[in-house]
Amino acid sequence: MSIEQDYRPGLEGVIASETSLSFLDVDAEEIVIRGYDLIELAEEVSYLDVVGLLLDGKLPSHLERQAIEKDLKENADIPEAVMTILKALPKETHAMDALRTGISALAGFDSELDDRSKEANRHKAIRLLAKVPAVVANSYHLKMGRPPVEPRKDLSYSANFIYMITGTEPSESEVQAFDQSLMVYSEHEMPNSTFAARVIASTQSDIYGALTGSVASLKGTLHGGANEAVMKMLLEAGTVDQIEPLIMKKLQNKERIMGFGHRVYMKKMDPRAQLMKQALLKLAEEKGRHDLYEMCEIGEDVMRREKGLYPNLDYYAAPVYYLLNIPIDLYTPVFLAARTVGISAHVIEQHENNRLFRPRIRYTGPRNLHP
Ligand SMILES: CC(=O)SCCNC(=O)CCNC(=O)[C@H](O)C(C)(C)COP(=O)(O)OP(=O)(O)OC[C@H]1O[C@@H](n2cnc3c(N)ncnc32)[C@H](O)[C@@H]1OP(=O)(O)O
Ligand SMILES: O=C([O-])CC(=O)C(=O)O
Repeated sequence: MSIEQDYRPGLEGVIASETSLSFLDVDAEEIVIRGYDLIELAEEVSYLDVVGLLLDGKLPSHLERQAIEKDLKENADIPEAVMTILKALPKETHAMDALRTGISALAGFDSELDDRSKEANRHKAIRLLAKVPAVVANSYHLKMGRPPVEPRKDLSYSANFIYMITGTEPSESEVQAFDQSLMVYSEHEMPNSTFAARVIASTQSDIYGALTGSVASLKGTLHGGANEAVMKMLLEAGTVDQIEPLIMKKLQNKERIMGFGHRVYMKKMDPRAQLMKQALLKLAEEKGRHDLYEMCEIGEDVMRREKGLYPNLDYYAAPVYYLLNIPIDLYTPVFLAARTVGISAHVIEQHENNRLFRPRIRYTGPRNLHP
């Protein structure tokens, strides 16, 4: 087949790589993570188990899980020089740009940076997973003119992450909802950000650079940035009776409604959105905010009726984060923090079985011009 015939805009439906990490089985409505159903994992285990599964190929035993937790706690501190860089950023800096800068700056502090062996890459992945929550939280505190928050080593990974963001120790049910959100965000086959990381890693570039590229990709509203846009829309509507008119107005103006549609699921509901919807219901009831849940359900019904479109994960993760008191600017950075493990696992896989990504392009410009 000629390269002309091969052209698929946006690489839609193109198989770009092989992986043993994950697969979206749309017909079976299952997100397969190393053989397990992601939704079942999110109901039965915790984020650190999924970290072990993605990095080591199997669910960790109790002792292995403890070792992962210990490793993460021991590596959670951020070098003072990186804090100084974050402090120097203008107050207007987007939280994803601050995160991108922080991850990039951490590279120079990693003595194994240029070692692409599986073992060294795993060490780096753990160091990144340990430090990214602190970069997310503290780049925000510094931007708001507040002192940074030290990680609390007596708390679990997820409890500490919320604590570092909000400054308050979360309740058990808050930790459970957040931990579930990290699991459902952890890995999702070949989205734009993972593809970006694999493309970068395929030049034999390092995991920090690959993750930095992913941050830039995930910032966009067609991808991770959508969760923040969803919450802004819900707040703009404000009350249960205003969500339908707002969505109808946006649709009449030919605007996209954030949190709906998906390149792979297309006209099916993202299985992760269903799980976050349940988490939202539980939290909303606990916090006396059933109106927020109702608003989301009405939005879902309107979009199904008007466009035949269903929610993706971002639609229900956004109000969950709102009820956890996470500032809206940090929803996409939290997504990236959760996805750090999935992206790292892809970089490890890419380095283990590498083929340089170098596609061709269809040229539409002129020929035979002369100066
Ligand atoms: C966790 C995640 O990152 S999930 C993605 C998060 N992003 C969003 O929620 C942003 C809103 N959604 C979208 O923009 C899209 O659905 C995407 C980018 C996610 C997928 O887009 P694509 O696969 O490129 O679908 P495409 O843009 O071709 O849309 C197909 C049709 O559905 C419409 N459509 C798709 N999504 C939406 C939406 N959210 N609101 C309104 N219409 C939409 C398009 O206008 C198009 O209609 P048309 O055929 O009449 O022109
Ligand atoms: O798969 C995608 O294209 C986007 C997505 O849902 C994710 O990254 O979680």
